[in-house]
Amino acid sequence: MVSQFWQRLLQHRWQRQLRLLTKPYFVRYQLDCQRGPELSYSGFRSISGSCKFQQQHQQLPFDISEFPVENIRNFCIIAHIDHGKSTLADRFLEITGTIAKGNNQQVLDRLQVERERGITVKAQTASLVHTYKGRRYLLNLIDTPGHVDFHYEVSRSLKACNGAILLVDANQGVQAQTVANFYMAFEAELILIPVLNKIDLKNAQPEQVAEQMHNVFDIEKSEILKISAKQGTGIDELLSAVIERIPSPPGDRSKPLKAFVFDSWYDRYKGVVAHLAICDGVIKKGERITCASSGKTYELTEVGIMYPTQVPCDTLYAGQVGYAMMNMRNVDEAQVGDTFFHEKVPVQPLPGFRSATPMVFAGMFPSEQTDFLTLRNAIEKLTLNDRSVQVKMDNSPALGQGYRLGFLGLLHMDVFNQRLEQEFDVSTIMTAPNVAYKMKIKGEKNIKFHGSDEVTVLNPCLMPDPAIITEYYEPMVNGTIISPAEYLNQLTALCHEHRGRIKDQVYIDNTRVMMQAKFPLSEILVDFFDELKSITSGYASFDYEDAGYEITEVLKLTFCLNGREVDELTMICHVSRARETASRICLKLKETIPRQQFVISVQGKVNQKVIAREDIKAFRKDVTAKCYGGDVSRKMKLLKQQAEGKKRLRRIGNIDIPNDAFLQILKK
Ligand SMILES: Nc1nc2c(ncn2[C@@H]2O[C@H](COP(=O)(O)OP(=O)(O)OP(=O)(O)O)[C@@H](O)[C@H]2O)c(=O)[nH]1
Repeated sequence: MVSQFWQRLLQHRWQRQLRLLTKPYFVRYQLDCQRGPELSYSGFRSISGSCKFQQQHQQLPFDISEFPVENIRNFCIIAHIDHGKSTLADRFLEITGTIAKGNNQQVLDRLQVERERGITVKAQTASLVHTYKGRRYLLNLIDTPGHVDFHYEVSRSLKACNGAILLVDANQGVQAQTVANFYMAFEAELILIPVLNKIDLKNAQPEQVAEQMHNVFDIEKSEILKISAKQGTGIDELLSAVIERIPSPPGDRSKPLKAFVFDSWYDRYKGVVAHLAICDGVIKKGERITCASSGKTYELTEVGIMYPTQVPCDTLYAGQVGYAMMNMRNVDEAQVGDTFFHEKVPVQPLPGFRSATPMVFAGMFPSEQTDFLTLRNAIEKLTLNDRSVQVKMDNSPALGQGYRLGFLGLLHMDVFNQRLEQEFDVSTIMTAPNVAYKMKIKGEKNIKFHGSDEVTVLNPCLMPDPAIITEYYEPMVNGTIISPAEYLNQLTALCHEHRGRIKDQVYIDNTRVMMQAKFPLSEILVDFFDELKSITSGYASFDYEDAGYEITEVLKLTFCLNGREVDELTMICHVSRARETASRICLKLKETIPRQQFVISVQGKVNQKVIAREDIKAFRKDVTAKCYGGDVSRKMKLLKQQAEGKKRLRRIGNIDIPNDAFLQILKK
């Protein structure tokens, strides 16, 4: 039976979550590694060590052909951020003997950025073998990210699964991302196994949270399993439920090969590696396969499964999930969502993935123009692993040749930038992020010049002259907030402050309320989540989804340093916010730009009219001053460090600005 509340939720299709920009970056990890064989997942330098807990299987300890489709289960773990997905994946790997017991790392969080930030940003697959009632089963598990900015990874992962474990923290209860993930899985028609995690916690309230799950998702309380992923309680029962409740994938070994590419990445030594779900047939090393999208044919140089790192196995059978390499060097040829078939045995390709809708756009330029080709190369390879990034060429008189990239959120943008630096050694300058405005223009000549009477402005510097604009439109989102009810008044005020319109609010149990409101995307992009956490003592969660465009009034705000316009800082903002934003950013620039040997005037302008101003006083910085009379080698070292630091500065006229200043100044 579908409750009324549930139907209402379905109507709005509130999916997607928000933001935890500030999850502590302190998750330290000690790789305690001896450099061993390359961890074969990818060519990323950042994970090329082999950790002591990571059992490196050179070959599979079982025969992959022994698993017919009836003995295969493909499932993923979905949950709100931090509810314990990666910890649960670790326990699965341990209990099935895939990795040695006693690691306290999150094995499937393979990227350096994930380990440093303690969050999953990339869905990862691992295969495990479990014996249940005397039969051996091959379980293919996908650990997914929890943060809203990486929801595209979740939606893609669901396509390769027949079921999902919906994990809820027994202490925190149902959160906005739980709701979003539930509907994503529901739309994908997956069988859900509801699970309460962290029951070992002193403050866990499994009964109350089970009640919430019943109220919000209409889930029978008797179906909910209770576990502690950390302590390993209830994991065996959960594995049994996976086998009992999740159906085996459809598939027939005797049919022609049909393999679905659900992920891919670039290995610097082996070229493109594709993650495949074998829908029908059998795929073998040495065979020739054709990609449905390009029609190109390749010879398979290696196939295998993730156990939990790449282990070759020569053959993959219908229903199984694994990887394939085929000497594909051109990253453009590796399409996620593609179908592979045997050469000259074409099959009907599977529908691919819906492309992601970018929410924020920013310019990305190499720190040194001579590095443009390196940046291009790095972006091509990284976007192979992250298909949610939209890439367009861009050109700026000040910054030279670069790209305008579209991201799913600010954390996504930050992580992408960090991955470029860590995995490809590229140093970049990012412009201030902005949303995509639409503008209606008038005049035949102008319409002809822009190619349409509606212009989408991704780069604020390229906004048409206001004199020819008749209407402005801004992107909107439908937001969902779940919070303790005692903060309702503060929540209402916060929504209004951010130009939000509250559409609905319902109680999900005696103490928690779910509020739904429509916001301009630009209003929730930067500080909204921090403010929300702060007014609710950290108890609220937020999720949002695209809600089209609405008419608005905006203007172009520019910033000048000693009279020179700084392209990176040009932004479009709502008329009502112009003065406040200009003053705030001028002040932030004053705090962020290091004092230099001359006075710097910082001005915020609209239509060349100054609306805010700050001055940065002169300051003479002599890094070697503290070495006065000291050892010359120490002096040289400091000067070298200073020179290194300067590489991270953007020079405007004769003023140096730290590269990360453009993002920092946007935060309140
Ligand atoms: N007490 C307790 N802590 C747990 C349990 N499961 C996970 N944790 C802790 O919860 C925190 C988050 O766990 P993760 O496994 O990283 O959560 P996640 O859902 O994978 O996080 P994201 O991938 O970033 O969304 C970690 O500090 C874990 O140690 C549990 O059963 N009990």
